Amino acid sequence: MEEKGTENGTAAMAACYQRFDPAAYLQYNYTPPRADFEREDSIVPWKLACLHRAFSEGDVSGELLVDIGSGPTLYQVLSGCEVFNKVLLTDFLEINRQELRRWLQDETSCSMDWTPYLQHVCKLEGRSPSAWIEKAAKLRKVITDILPIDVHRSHPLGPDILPSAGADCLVSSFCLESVSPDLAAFTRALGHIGRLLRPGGHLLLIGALEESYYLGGPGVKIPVVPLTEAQVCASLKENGYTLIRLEVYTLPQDMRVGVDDVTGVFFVKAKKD
Ligand SMILES: Nc1ncnc2c1ncn2[C@@H]1O[C@@H](CSCCNC[C@@H]2Cc3ccc([N+](=O)[O-])cc3CN2)[C@@H](O)[C@H]1O
Repeated sequence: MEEKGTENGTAAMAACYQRFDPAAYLQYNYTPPRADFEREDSIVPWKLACLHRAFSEGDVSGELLVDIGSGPTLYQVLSGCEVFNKVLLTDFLEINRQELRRWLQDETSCSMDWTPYLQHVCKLEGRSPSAWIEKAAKLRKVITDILPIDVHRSHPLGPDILPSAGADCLVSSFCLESVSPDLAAFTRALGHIGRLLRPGGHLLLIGALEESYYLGGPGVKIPVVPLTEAQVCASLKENGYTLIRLEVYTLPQDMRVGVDDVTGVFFVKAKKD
């Protein structure tokens, strides 16, 4: 059960998200300069490299990968889809789940062309960029569902969704800090999602450092709990994770484009004790 104060805080966050605009959000964060595959120091290639390494270095395996708070994006599972034969995407908003469904059903009406992302990850995998077509087909094959989720509930997906042992791996990108009113709520949410993961399973967590707000659409200012590396590590430890690796990307000036006040991005690979 949430304490009353936190309940009000998370309800206020949920109200903010009613104005979230997936197309604008994708435009702000997943087009150049933040997603420039020609630039070594662009954020998205850095994130894709972290995910590729984490999924392909041999210690991550199993059947089921769950992406927590997918939003309207797919990049976070482009490497994982080669390791797991079942991938679940999740988000709080139907508008985001619809965006993901449109891509899965290969509808031309989706807001984003993921081809450059697919091609880039194929290159990381030592394949020809033209293998993106097979990768897209693989992704459409292994993504078996797109589910509602609320990380502030002790059972974020509700009852009887996952096998009793839990998922083999979780990935979550820019979600927990953006939906939590304070550090305590962030840490609790990390615990809630941890219950979806089997002991010995891996968590790949990407997030913002020292971010206090971001634009979820034109004029849609959404508060974020500012995190330091130390706070992220303490929250992981408090929730029974062993840190394997923490990498930090510091935004160059020209990546600070006015859609948020994020100064850095962290990538965590951790294992549930
Ligand atoms: N209670 C909930 N449980 C689960 N998910 C929930 C809940 N409430 C909302 N959601 C769901 O979570 C949301 C996930 S999108 C959150 C955006 N995070 C901040 C943004 C992202 C970003 C991206 C890229 C870069 N960069 O430097 O390249 C920086 C940044 C920093 N700003 C959204 O999908 C919502 O629908």
